[in-house]
Amino acid sequence: MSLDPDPTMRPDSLPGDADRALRPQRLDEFIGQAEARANLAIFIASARQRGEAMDHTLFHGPPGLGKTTLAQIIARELGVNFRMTSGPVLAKAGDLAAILTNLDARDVLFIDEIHRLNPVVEEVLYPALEDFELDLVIGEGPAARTVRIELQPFTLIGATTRMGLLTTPLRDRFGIPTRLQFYSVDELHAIVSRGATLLGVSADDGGAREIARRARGTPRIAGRLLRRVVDFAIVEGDGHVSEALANGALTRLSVDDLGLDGADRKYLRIIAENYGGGPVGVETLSAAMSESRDSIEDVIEPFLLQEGLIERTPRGRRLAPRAWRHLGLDAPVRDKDLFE
Ligand SMILES: Nc1ncnc2c1ncn2[C@@H]1O[C@H](COP(=O)(O)OP(=O)(O)OP(=O)(O)O)[C@@H](O)[C@H]1O
Repeated sequence: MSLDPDPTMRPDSLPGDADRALRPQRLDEFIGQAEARANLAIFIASARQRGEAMDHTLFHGPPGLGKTTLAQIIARELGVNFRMTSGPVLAKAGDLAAILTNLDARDVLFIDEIHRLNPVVEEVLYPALEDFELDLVIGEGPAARTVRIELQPFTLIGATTRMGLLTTPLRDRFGIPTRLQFYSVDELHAIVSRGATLLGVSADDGGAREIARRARGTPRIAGRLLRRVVDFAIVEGDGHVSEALANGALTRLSVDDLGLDGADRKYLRIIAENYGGGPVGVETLSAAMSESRDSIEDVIEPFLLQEGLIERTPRGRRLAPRAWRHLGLDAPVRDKDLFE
């Protein structure tokens, strides 16, 4: 087993990472998630006052809502190092051991996609989380022996889009489980306005609100749409993001009035046109759309559910009346509905 550091570590952001410029750096710059933010401020202050590692924290919720950003902010507010890796990258127990033994006291270790940890690695993580100890088996066969390694106390921050896939023992070891919610239009409006200022772009209130309204409740999407709208403003306008310019650019980017993109509409249309509105199972949808089941469940469905466009039933997904109206189609009259 090798304890060489870092084959599995990712830098906390990639060089030239376009997201980087827009990432809030401190808790009080972070917009939205008011409840989570208020609680985290207390836990951070308490850990600082006690001079101890903050309790292990789990962020769950759809992609792009700020899990990585919050983890980085926590490390910065605690005044400790931030180390980042992800579940699928940690193939062997030794990979995790290499990272854990290189942490300084009270450091933050961030594991993205923690639901995809190899079970063998997960077993090694339990005592590390509970007692800051590692039990490692060295060698094979009769010569194998277990060594116990003491670790510095640290904070694990796990992130997952799929809480349901976490094993109970792992979930139970997080003292601070935190669910991130979709953002309101007002919150996204503030995020887009801040982003425009950071990018040195002039955007009026109506332009910023138009982008916010069509960002699927998600800051990452708001940032991406802002950059694309700015491209249109520079090339086809005078560089200024007005409501009319944003509206025209977003329509050309195939982002509709509710913020749905081509993949969302394809999903709704397949249920409407191929399956009479459902119910239809997710595996069938995945085959029909040529999309992985994970991306349907993690990326497409959460927002459609929250917007009341689809319903999940034990027999599969069904279109809600709002989706039929949005598609401009008549909902079929079902036998069941006639008798209700
Ligand atoms: N509250 C916020 N205010 C401003 N920008 C935000 C906020 N939350 C997230 N962002 C921006 O959204 C982008 C995505 O955030 P982040 O990478 O933290 O999401 P994530 O939940 O970790 O996503 P994933 O689960 O896909 O890794 C970043 O560019 C970040 O700057």
